[in-house]
Amino acid sequence: MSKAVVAIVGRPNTGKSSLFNAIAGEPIAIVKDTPGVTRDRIYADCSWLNHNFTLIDTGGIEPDTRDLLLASMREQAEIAIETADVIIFLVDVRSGLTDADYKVADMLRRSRKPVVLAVNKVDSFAKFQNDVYEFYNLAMGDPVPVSAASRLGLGDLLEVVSGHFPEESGEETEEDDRPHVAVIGKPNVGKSSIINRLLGENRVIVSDIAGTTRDAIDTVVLHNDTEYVFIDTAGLRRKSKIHEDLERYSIIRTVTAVERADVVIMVIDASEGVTEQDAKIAGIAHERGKGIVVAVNKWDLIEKNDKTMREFTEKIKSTLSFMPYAEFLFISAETGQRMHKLFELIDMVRSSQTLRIRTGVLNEIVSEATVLQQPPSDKGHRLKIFYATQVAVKPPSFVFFVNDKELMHFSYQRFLENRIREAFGFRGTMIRFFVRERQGKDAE
Ligand SMILES: Nc1nc2c(ncn2[C@@H]2O[C@H](COP(=O)(O)OP(=O)(O)OP(=O)(O)O)[C@@H](O)[C@H]2O)c(=O)[nH]1
Ligand SMILES: Nc1nc2c(ncn2[C@@H]2O[C@H](COP(=O)(O)OP(=O)(O)OP(=O)(O)O)[C@@H](O)[C@H]2O)c(=O)[nH]1
Repeated sequence: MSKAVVAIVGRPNTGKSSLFNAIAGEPIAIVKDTPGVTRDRIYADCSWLNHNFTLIDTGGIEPDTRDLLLASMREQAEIAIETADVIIFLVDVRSGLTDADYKVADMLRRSRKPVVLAVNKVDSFAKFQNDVYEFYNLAMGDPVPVSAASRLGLGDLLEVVSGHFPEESGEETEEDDRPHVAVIGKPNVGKSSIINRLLGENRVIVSDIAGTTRDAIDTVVLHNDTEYVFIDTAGLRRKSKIHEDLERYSIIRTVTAVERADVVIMVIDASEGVTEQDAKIAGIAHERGKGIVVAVNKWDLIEKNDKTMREFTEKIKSTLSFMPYAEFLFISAETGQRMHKLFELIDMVRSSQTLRIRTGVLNEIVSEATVLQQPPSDKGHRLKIFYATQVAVKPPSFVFFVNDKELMHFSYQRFLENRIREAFGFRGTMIRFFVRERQGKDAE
């Protein structure tokens, strides 16, 4: 089951960013060297008690006219309805109920998504209690008083919010084990063309999961008797006048599509080359530990010789240096070149993601590796690896029990990773390493 997505919606200045930061805590670099998306704080991976969820902030612009305010509220509400499992509708006790709040409430009500009404800036409950009651008029259920600034009421809010998470309320009992593939990339790189081409060559099935808006953008394709669910992020060019707004929406759409995917197809436009913006988008999939295929599209537009493909690959690998494991495919959605190979790669990357290595076999490889290249040492004190074991899939994750964590240098870890990849493949997926210290005797 993918993680729940929670969106914060509300008028400007109600404290959405403040609430977002209060819930998400300090920004943490989840994976080193991933380009800047997390720092934009449009979304954050959060946990509260035993719940994990992705929090998104749909706001961020300060419209100067009333018309623009409503237009922007509508877009915020739409994006939240489209992508979130639970919506936090934030209002401001100090400004009281406004006309715009009623309008937003109407939009959200029509979506039939669970909405939790939070009343912010209740820095003192005694002082503002009566003012909170006013928000019952919105007919959005019990208002939950919070203070983002003083971090009050957050636990109560999250308790109500997590009560609506799909897997826990038992609404979504059937586990969907079909391969879910998100097609992501900058505008105009050919995402829709790729999906359309795949549709043209394979039987199409209308999505049979009814009910939620999110599934409406899924396309189910039957290939070799397997149903693949393609999650489309195309068509992001909404009619908004504000540029940052678009960027924000496209990131939110990408994050939520990637969240639901097993394998991500990261599309790059060969005729434009690879850019920092591509790296930023690819970083979203990398951070989430998804299987990744880089599809270099519009290959028909490139004049080629026998070196072109290698040169392209090197250039892309250096821009996307944080994900050296990604698989590559050079395609043309226009001519159909190598499009059939996409399914092979999706299958391969998906099985890498779920591959489990038995502890015995793993440790044979690890001890062979330590013979091949001695572990690092410091002042006569040498790294000793007692044993390694795989603790998770999606992405495959390993724990190494060692005598001294400090001695597990990055370069040695990279060496071990390469040996593991040589032995077992794991193509198209990151592998995670956790290093734990343990006394020699306990580990025997
Ligand atoms: N007193 C009080 N002020 C708060 C609280 N939370 C936020 N504020 C203030 O409200 C103002 C707006 O907060 P933001 O978090 O920027 O609001 P926003 O909804 O993200 O605003 P936009 O980005 O314009 O959509 C800031 O001056 C905050 O300091 C609170 O709990 N109590
Ligand atoms: N020559 C060539 N053109 C292509 C190829 N794939 C897509 N295009 C063209 O590129 C343009 C953009 O394609 P789309 O499929 O709409 O791109 P998209 O990524 O879905 O775009 P957004 O909806 O903006 O996110 C269209 O004019 C396509 O005809 C290709 O392989 N070769």
